[in-house]
Amino acid sequence: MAATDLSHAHPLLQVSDLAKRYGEAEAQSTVFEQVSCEIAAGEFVAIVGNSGVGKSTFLNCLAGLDSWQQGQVLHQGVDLSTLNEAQRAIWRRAHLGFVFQAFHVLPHLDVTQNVALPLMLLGRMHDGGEQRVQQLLQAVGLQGLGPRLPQQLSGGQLQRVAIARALVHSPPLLLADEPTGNLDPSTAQQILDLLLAQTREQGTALVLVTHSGEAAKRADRVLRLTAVGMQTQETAAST
Ligand SMILES: Nc1ncnc2c1ncn2[C@@H]1O[C@H](COP(=O)(O)OP(=O)(O)OP(=O)(O)O)[C@@H](O)[C@H]1O
Repeated sequence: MAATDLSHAHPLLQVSDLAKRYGEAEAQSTVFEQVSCEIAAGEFVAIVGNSGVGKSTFLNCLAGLDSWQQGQVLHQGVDLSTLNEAQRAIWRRAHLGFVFQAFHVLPHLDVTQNVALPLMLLGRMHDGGEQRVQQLLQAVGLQGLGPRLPQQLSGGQLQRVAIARALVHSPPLLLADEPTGNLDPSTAQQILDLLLAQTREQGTALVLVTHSGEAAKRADRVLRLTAVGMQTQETAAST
C-alpha cells in the first residue's frame, strides 16, 4: 500500500495571534500583536510595513530565532515553542533557508565553503553537492569567485553568497530579509528571478520582507504588518 501523503494536511506555516513585546510590567512595549497568517507550500508572500514595525522580528520568530510572548508558530503542524534550542537548530538546518539583512557569512570560510555549509551540515556533500554549489554560484553570478574570502567581496557579492547558501539545500521554506537591498536593479532582478524559480520549480515557500514595490509586485500575496495585526494588501505598493 502506498504511504499516505500528509504534505497537504497542514499549511506549511501557520501563525496565530502572535505578539512580540519587550520589557516587563509597566516598562513593557509591544512591537506587534494579534498577528495571524497562513502560508502554503510553494507560495511567495511579501511582507511590507513601515520601518520599525517589526518585520525582521517577525521573520526571526518564524525561524524560531526569536521568542514571542503570545500566540503560536506552527510548521506543518509542529508548534515551534514545543522544541528546545537544540531541536530548533536541527529543524532549521533541514527545513529552512534564511537570508539575513546582515548576511552572516562566515569570515574564515571561502565563498565555496560558505555556500556548501548547509549541505555539509546535512551530510549531503557526497550526493552531487559540489555540482550543486557550482550551479548556485553560477546562478547568483559569482562563478570564479569560489576561492575568495568574504573580506575580498563587495556588499552585493556577500548578499549573493548568503542567497546561494540559503538555496543550496532546497529547503521547503525560505525566509529572506530585504535580500535585494544591497544590489543594483539588474542584479536585484536576477536574484528575484532565482528566488522565484526556486518557489515555482521546487515548491519552496518564500517569505520575503521588502520595501521594494518591484519585489512585492511579483509576490502571490502581499501582507502588511502593523502594530496590531497583519492585513492582506490588494495593491503591491512600496512602503
Ligand atoms: N531589545 C529591544 N528592546 C526594545 N525594543 C526593541 C528591542 N530590539 C528591537 N526593538 C524594537 O523592535 C522594533 C522592530 O524592529 P525590526 O527590526 O523588527 O523592524 P523592521 O520593521 O524590520 O524595521 P526596518 O524596516 O527598518 O528594517 C523596532 O521598533 C525596535 O526599536
